Amino acid sequence: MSAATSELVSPVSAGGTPLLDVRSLTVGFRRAGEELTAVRGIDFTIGDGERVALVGESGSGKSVTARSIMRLSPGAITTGEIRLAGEDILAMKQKRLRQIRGGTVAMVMQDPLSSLNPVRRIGDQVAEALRLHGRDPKKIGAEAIELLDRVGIPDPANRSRSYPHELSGGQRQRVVIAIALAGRPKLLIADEPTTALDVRLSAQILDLLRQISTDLGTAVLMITHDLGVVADFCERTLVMYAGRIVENAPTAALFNTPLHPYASGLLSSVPRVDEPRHRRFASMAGEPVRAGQVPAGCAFAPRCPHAQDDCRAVLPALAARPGRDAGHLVACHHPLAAGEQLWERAR
Ligand SMILES: Nc1ncnc2c1ncn2[C@@H]1O[C@H](COP(=O)(O)OP(=O)(O)OP(=O)(O)O)[C@@H](O)[C@H]1O
Repeated sequence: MSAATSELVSPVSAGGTPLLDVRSLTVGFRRAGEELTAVRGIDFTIGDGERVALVGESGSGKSVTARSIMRLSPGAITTGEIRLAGEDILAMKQKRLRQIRGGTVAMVMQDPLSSLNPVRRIGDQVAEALRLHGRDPKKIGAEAIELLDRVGIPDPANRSRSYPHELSGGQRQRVVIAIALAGRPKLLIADEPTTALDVRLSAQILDLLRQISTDLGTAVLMITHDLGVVADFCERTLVMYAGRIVENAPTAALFNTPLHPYASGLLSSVPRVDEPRHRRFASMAGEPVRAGQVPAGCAFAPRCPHAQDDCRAVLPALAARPGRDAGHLVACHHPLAAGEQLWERAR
């Protein structure tokens, strides 16, 4: 994506650059002597305070992308450019990287139990995070309680003495969010933060993240399989397929007029009977591409009802379309016309 394009698709900070600027990011792994490319040259930006969804089938490269922003993919061979608040993440020394992690950018994972230490009181874990971020040691105790209060832990002074197993799943996720906020991050990466929770708790955690994002101006990159979460929470959505971003659009535009056949298929999903508020992504005909076996041209072509010869030969670039919103980018030689229904809606 050109600099001009990236400025069109995301709000920029006062300095004129986006908070996060990812260019030509490619991430590979060596497995059994073979190189497997999980992320294949992606470009995107996130502006200050912007809430962005990253969606796509399992294995499409969402988590690898998110972890790369924190340089947390062990064994990964990463090329391209990741600039966060103007700093080059891939060239960064370990010391600075440790400051950035939890400082400029923090992560909230799906399973709060795996993020918390089971044998330490939650107040101590929040205090430890504050200490790591250089807060005044005399004020840390009070600040930890304030943070627990801010994320909605009731009676935080008493609750701070609890161990993780004494809290409900929703409260544990609130503690994880408190720890993530300790370094006052500009960007919060949330990897399926509500998947392990029931509908009511999931809605509460989403409300909390929205409140944080609004009050503190924190940008959020949210990985999710839940269409309700995307629609409710995210202003912009990035759709990934086989390691590439195939559509990058304001969420409302994506839901109303998806341009990529794959994105359109993803959106043809059903409300789940047991979880009416949740709409999971539908599965489409054909097999997802396996990393390492990506065909030439558009990786979706073998499953795509729109595919023509050029799709199988030439990789489509992610670009705006004439007559469309300049912030609605698609990587497709034959995007859908407005209102075109490609997939039967699942029942
Ligand atoms: N450490 C690793 N070593 C080797 N391959 C990896 C590693 N991490 C991820 N991969 C591979 O990279 C590809 C993308 O994985 P990733 O976890 O990003 O998918 P995802 O879109 O987040 O899927 P899900 O929705 O299931 O979490 C997969 O083929 C996965 O097996």
